[in-house]
Amino acid sequence: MNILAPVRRDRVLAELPQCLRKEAALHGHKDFHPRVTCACQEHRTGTVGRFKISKVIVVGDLSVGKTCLINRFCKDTFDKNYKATIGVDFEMERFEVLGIPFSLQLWDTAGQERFKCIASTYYRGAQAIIIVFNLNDVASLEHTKQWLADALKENDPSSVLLFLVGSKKDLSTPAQYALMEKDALQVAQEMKAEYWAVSSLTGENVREFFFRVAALTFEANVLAELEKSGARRIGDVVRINSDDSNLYLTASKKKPTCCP
Ligand SMILES: Nc1nc2c(ncn2[C@@H]2O[C@H](COP(=O)(O)OP(=O)(O)OP(=O)(O)O)[C@@H](O)[C@H]2O)c(=O)[nH]1
Ligand SMILES: [Mg+2]
Repeated sequence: MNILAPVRRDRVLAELPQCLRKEAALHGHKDFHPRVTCACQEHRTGTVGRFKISKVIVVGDLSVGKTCLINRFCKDTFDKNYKATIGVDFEMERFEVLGIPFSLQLWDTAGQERFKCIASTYYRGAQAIIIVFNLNDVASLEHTKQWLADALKENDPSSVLLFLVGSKKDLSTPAQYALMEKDALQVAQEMKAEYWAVSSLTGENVREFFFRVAALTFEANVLAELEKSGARRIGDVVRINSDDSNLYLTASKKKPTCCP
Protein backbone atom coordinates (compact mmCIF):
# COMPACT_ATOMS: atom_id res chain seq x y z
CA MET A 1 0.00 0.00 0.00
CA ASN A 2 1.33 3.42 -0.90
CA ILE A 3 0.69 5.73 2.04
CA LEU A 4 2.38 8.72 0.40
CA ALA A 5 0.25 11.39 -1.24
CA PRO A 6 0.74 11.67 -5.00
CA VAL A 7 3.43 14.09 -6.21
CA ARG A 8 1.99 17.55 -6.85
CA ARG A 9 1.57 18.33 -10.54
CA ASP A 10 3.77 21.40 -10.19
CA ARG A 11 6.65 19.24 -8.89
CA VAL A 12 7.00 17.19 -12.06
CA LEU A 13 10.26 17.58 -14.00
CA ALA A 14 10.34 16.20 -17.51
CA GLU A 15 13.47 18.11 -18.56
CA LEU A 16 16.68 19.34 -16.99
CA PRO A 17 16.13 22.87 -15.62
CA GLN A 18 18.85 25.22 -16.83
CA CYS A 19 21.49 26.98 -14.71
CA LEU A 20 21.37 30.72 -13.98
CA ARG A 21 24.92 31.59 -15.10
CA LYS A 22 27.09 29.35 -17.25
CA GLU A 23 30.27 30.77 -15.62
CA ALA A 24 29.29 29.19 -12.29
CA ALA A 25 27.24 26.07 -13.00
CA LEU A 26 27.72 22.51 -11.79
CA HIS A 27 27.44 21.50 -15.42
CA GLY A 28 26.31 23.25 -18.56
CA HIS A 29 24.66 20.29 -20.33
CA LYS A 30 21.23 21.00 -21.77
CA ASP A 31 19.81 17.58 -20.95
CA PHE A 32 20.09 14.93 -18.27
CA HIS A 33 23.00 12.52 -18.68
CA PRO A 34 21.98 9.98 -21.38
CA ARG A 35 22.59 7.06 -18.99
CA VAL A 36 20.19 8.65 -16.50
CA THR A 37 17.46 9.20 -19.11
CA CYS A 38 17.85 5.62 -20.26
CA ALA A 39 17.83 4.17 -16.74
CA CYS A 40 14.62 6.09 -15.97
CA GLN A 41 12.93 4.86 -19.14
CA GLU A 42 13.77 1.30 -18.14
CA HIS A 43 12.96 1.88 -14.44
CA ARG A 44 16.47 0.81 -13.47
CA THR A 45 17.14 3.54 -10.89
CA GLY A 46 17.75 1.17 -7.96
CA THR A 47 16.98 2.67 -4.57
CA VAL A 48 16.38 6.11 -6.11
CA GLY A 49 12.62 6.47 -6.43
CA ARG A 50 11.89 3.79 -3.87
CA PHE A 51 13.43 4.28 -0.43
CA LYS A 52 15.97 6.97 -0.91
CA ILE A 53 15.46 10.47 0.50
CA SER A 54 18.17 12.97 -0.34
CA LYS A 55 19.30 15.33 2.37
CA VAL A 56 19.95 18.96 1.50
CA ILE A 57 21.30 21.38 4.10
CA VAL A 58 20.87 25.14 3.97
CA VAL A 59 23.53 27.19 5.79
CA GLY A 60 24.63 30.82 6.00
CA ASP A 61 24.75 33.88 8.26
CA LEU A 62 21.85 34.82 10.50
CA SER A 63 19.02 36.67 8.83
CA VAL A 64 20.25 36.14 5.26
CA GLY A 65 16.86 34.58 4.45
CA LYS A 66 17.32 30.80 4.62
CA THR A 67 13.96 30.13 6.28
CA CYS A 68 12.14 32.52 3.94
CA LEU A 69 13.69 30.81 0.92
CA ILE A 70 12.48 27.37 2.03
CA ASN A 71 9.06 28.69 3.00
CA ARG A 72 8.60 30.47 -0.32
CA PHE A 73 9.25 27.24 -2.19
CA CYS A 74 7.53 24.73 0.09
CA LYS A 75 4.57 26.79 1.31
CA ASP A 76 4.49 29.77 -1.06
CA THR A 77 4.50 32.15 1.90
CA PHE A 78 6.68 35.08 2.95
CA ASP A 79 7.00 36.58 6.44
CA LYS A 80 8.58 40.02 6.68
CA ASN A 81 9.17 39.60 10.42
CA TYR A 82 12.41 37.95 11.43
CA LYS A 83 12.09 34.87 13.64
CA ALA A 84 15.45 33.24 14.22
CA THR A 85 15.64 29.52 13.57
CA ILE A 86 16.60 27.75 16.77
CA GLY A 87 18.82 24.79 15.95
CA VAL A 88 17.24 23.20 12.88
CA ASP A 89 13.99 22.63 11.10
CA PHE A 90 13.17 20.58 8.03
CA GLU A 91 10.69 20.29 5.18
CA MET A 92 10.09 17.36 2.85
CA GLU A 93 9.49 18.02 -0.82
CA ARG A 94 8.44 15.31 -3.23
CA PHE A 95 9.20 15.54 -6.93
CA GLU A 96 8.80 13.36 -9.95
CA VAL A 97 11.87 13.45 -12.18
CA LEU A 98 11.73 11.72 -15.58
CA GLY A 99 8.82 9.68 -14.26
CA ILE A 100 10.61 8.56 -11.07
CA PRO A 101 9.46 9.73 -7.62
CA PHE A 102 12.21 11.59 -5.80
CA SER A 103 12.21 13.20 -2.33
CA LEU A 104 14.31 15.99 -0.92
CA GLN A 105 14.61 16.66 2.78
CA LEU A 106 15.46 20.35 3.13
CA TRP A 107 17.26 21.10 6.42
CA ASP A 108 16.96 24.72 7.49
CA THR A 109 19.76 25.52 9.97
CA ALA A 110 20.31 28.39 12.39
CA GLY A 111 22.74 31.14 11.41
CA GLN A 112 23.01 32.57 14.92
CA GLU A 113 26.32 31.74 16.57
CA ARG A 114 24.71 30.46 19.78
CA PHE A 115 22.66 27.85 17.88
CA LYS A 116 25.40 26.86 15.45
CA CYS A 117 26.64 24.07 17.65
CA ILE A 118 23.25 22.29 17.63
CA ALA A 119 22.74 22.97 13.92
CA SER A 120 26.11 21.56 12.87
CA THR A 121 25.24 18.16 14.34
CA TYR A 122 22.70 17.83 11.50
CA TYR A 123 25.17 18.54 8.68
CA ARG A 124 26.20 14.89 8.22
CA GLY A 125 24.97 12.88 5.23
CA ALA A 126 24.09 15.81 2.98
CA GLN A 127 23.98 15.23 -0.75
CA ALA A 128 23.71 18.93 -1.49
CA ILE A 129 24.77 22.01 0.47
CA ILE A 130 23.08 25.35 -0.16
CA ILE A 131 25.12 28.27 1.17
CA VAL A 132 23.05 31.45 1.36
CA PHE A 133 24.32 35.04 1.55
CA ASN A 134 22.57 38.40 1.37
CA LEU A 135 23.20 40.15 -1.95
CA ASN A 136 23.17 43.46 -0.04
CA ASP A 137 25.72 42.50 2.57
CA VAL A 138 29.22 41.76 1.35
CA ALA A 139 30.29 40.37 4.75
CA SER A 140 27.73 37.60 4.42
CA LEU A 141 29.34 36.62 1.10
CA GLU A 142 32.79 36.57 2.72
CA HIS A 143 31.48 34.30 5.48
CA THR A 144 30.23 31.69 2.99
CA LYS A 145 33.69 30.11 2.81
CA GLN A 146 33.63 29.39 6.53
CA TRP A 147 30.09 27.99 6.31
CA LEU A 148 31.22 25.71 3.53
CA ALA A 149 34.32 24.56 5.42
CA ASP A 150 32.19 23.70 8.47
CA ALA A 151 29.62 21.80 6.40
CA LEU A 152 32.31 19.87 4.54
CA LYS A 153 33.87 18.65 7.78
CA GLU A 154 30.82 16.39 8.13
CA ASN A 155 30.49 15.39 4.47
CA ASP A 156 32.38 13.90 1.56
CA PRO A 157 33.60 16.87 -0.52
CA SER A 158 33.98 14.71 -3.63
CA SER A 159 30.33 13.69 -3.84
CA VAL A 160 28.36 16.59 -2.38
CA LEU A 161 26.78 19.18 -4.71
CA LEU A 162 27.30 22.83 -3.79
CA PHE A 163 25.05 25.83 -4.45
CA LEU A 164 25.88 29.44 -3.59
CA VAL A 165 22.71 31.50 -3.35
CA GLY A 166 22.44 35.29 -3.12
CA SER A 167 19.19 36.31 -1.40
CA LYS A 168 17.00 39.44 -1.19
CA LYS A 169 17.58 40.38 -4.83
CA ASP A 170 14.55 42.69 -4.62
CA LEU A 171 16.51 45.03 -2.33
CA SER A 172 19.36 45.77 -4.77
CA THR A 173 19.36 48.15 -7.72
CA PRO A 174 20.55 46.66 -11.02
CA ALA A 175 23.90 48.45 -10.61
CA GLN A 176 24.40 47.21 -7.03
CA TYR A 177 23.40 43.72 -8.11
CA ALA A 178 25.85 43.69 -11.00
CA LEU A 179 28.71 44.62 -8.67
CA MET A 180 27.83 41.97 -6.12
CA GLU A 181 27.29 39.33 -8.77
CA LYS A 182 30.84 39.76 -10.03
CA ASP A 183 32.28 38.93 -6.59
CA ALA A 184 29.75 36.16 -5.99
CA LEU A 185 30.57 34.45 -9.29
CA GLN A 186 34.21 34.43 -8.33
CA VAL A 187 33.48 32.89 -4.91
CA ALA A 188 31.21 30.31 -6.55
CA GLN A 189 33.95 29.35 -9.02
CA GLU A 190 36.49 28.98 -6.22
CA MET A 191 34.11 26.77 -4.25
CA LYS A 192 33.04 24.83 -7.35
CA ALA A 193 29.47 25.77 -6.51
CA GLU A 194 26.58 26.69 -8.77
CA TYR A 195 25.52 30.32 -8.38
CA TRP A 196 21.93 31.56 -8.02
CA ALA A 197 20.33 34.88 -7.09
CA VAL A 198 16.80 34.85 -5.66
CA SER A 199 14.15 36.88 -3.91
CA SER A 200 11.82 35.15 -1.49
CA LEU A 201 9.73 38.31 -1.29
CA THR A 202 8.88 38.38 -5.03
CA GLY A 203 9.57 34.68 -5.64
CA GLU A 204 12.10 35.48 -8.39
CA ASN A 205 14.13 32.35 -9.32
CA VAL A 206 13.03 30.42 -6.21
CA ARG A 207 11.19 27.66 -8.02
CA GLU A 208 13.82 27.50 -10.80
CA PHE A 209 16.54 27.16 -8.19
CA PHE A 210 14.95 24.31 -6.22
CA PHE A 211 14.05 22.48 -9.41
CA ARG A 212 17.69 22.67 -10.42
CA VAL A 213 18.75 21.34 -6.98
CA ALA A 214 16.26 18.46 -7.28
CA ALA A 215 17.31 17.64 -10.85
CA LEU A 216 21.06 17.67 -10.24
CA THR A 217 20.77 15.72 -6.98
CA PHE A 218 18.57 13.16 -8.74
CA GLU A 219 21.01 12.88 -11.64
CA ALA A 220 23.99 12.37 -9.29
CA ASN A 221 22.06 9.75 -7.31
CA VAL A 222 21.07 7.74 -10.36
CA LEU A 223 24.61 7.87 -11.78
CA ALA A 224 25.95 6.62 -8.43
CA GLU A 225 23.39 3.77 -8.45
CA LEU A 226 24.36 2.80 -11.99
CA GLU A 227 28.00 2.80 -11.04
CA LYS A 228 27.28 0.57 -8.05
CA SER A 229 25.24 -1.93 -10.09
CA GLY A 230 27.86 -1.80 -12.86
CA ALA A 231 30.59 -2.69 -10.37
CA ARG A 232 28.50 -5.57 -9.08
CA ARG A 233 27.95 -6.84 -12.63
CA ILE A 234 31.67 -6.70 -13.44
CA GLY A 235 32.44 -8.56 -10.18
CA ASP A 236 29.90 -11.25 -11.05
CA VAL A 237 31.29 -11.68 -14.56
CA VAL A 238 34.82 -12.26 -13.27
CA ARG A 239 33.61 -14.85 -10.77
CA ILE A 240 31.31 -16.69 -13.19
CA ASN A 241 33.80 -16.55 -16.02
CA SER A 242 36.42 -18.39 -14.02
CA ASP A 243 34.00 -21.31 -13.50
CA ASP A 244 32.21 -21.61 -16.80
CA SER A 245 32.80 -19.48 -19.88
CA ASN A 246 29.26 -20.11 -21.22
CA LEU A 247 27.79 -18.28 -18.28
CA TYR A 248 29.74 -15.17 -19.28
CA LEU A 249 27.67 -15.07 -22.48
CA THR A 250 24.44 -15.37 -20.50
CA ALA A 251 25.50 -12.57 -18.16
CA SER A 252 26.49 -10.20 -20.95
CA LYS A 253 23.16 -10.79 -22.74
CA LYS A 254 21.42 -9.33 -19.72
CA LYS A 255 23.06 -5.95 -20.36
CA PRO A 256 20.50 -3.18 -20.98
CA THR A 257 20.17 -2.24 -24.61
CA CYS A 258 19.91 1.52 -24.69
CA CYS A 259 22.68 2.68 -22.33
CA PRO A 260 26.07 3.81 -23.66
N1 LIG B 1 13.18 42.11 1.15
C1 LIG B 1 13.43 40.85 1.44
N2 LIG B 1 13.52 40.45 2.72
C2 LIG B 1 13.77 39.14 2.96
C3 LIG B 1 13.97 38.19 1.91
N3 LIG B 1 14.20 37.00 2.45
C4 LIG B 1 14.17 37.18 3.78
N4 LIG B 1 13.91 38.46 4.11
C5 LIG B 1 13.79 39.02 5.45
O1 LIG B 1 15.01 38.81 6.15
C6 LIG B 1 14.76 38.48 7.51
C7 LIG B 1 15.46 37.18 7.88
O2 LIG B 1 14.90 36.11 7.15
P1 LIG B 1 15.01 34.59 7.64
O3 LIG B 1 14.58 33.75 6.51
O4 LIG B 1 14.33 34.40 8.91
O5 LIG B 1 16.59 34.48 7.86
P2 LIG B 1 17.43 33.18 8.30
O6 LIG B 1 18.60 33.13 7.40
O7 LIG B 1 16.55 31.99 8.32
O8 LIG B 1 17.92 33.56 9.75
P3 LIG B 1 18.38 32.54 10.94
O9 LIG B 1 17.28 31.55 11.13
O10 LIG B 1 18.58 33.38 12.16
O11 LIG B 1 19.65 31.92 10.52
C8 LIG B 1 13.25 38.46 7.69
O12 LIG B 1 12.83 39.70 8.23
C9 LIG B 1 12.72 38.29 6.28
O13 LIG B 1 11.45 38.87 6.07
C10 LIG B 1 13.85 38.66 0.56
O14 LIG B 1 13.98 37.94 -0.43
N5 LIG B 1 13.59 40.00 0.39
MG1 LIG C 1 15.98 30.76 9.81
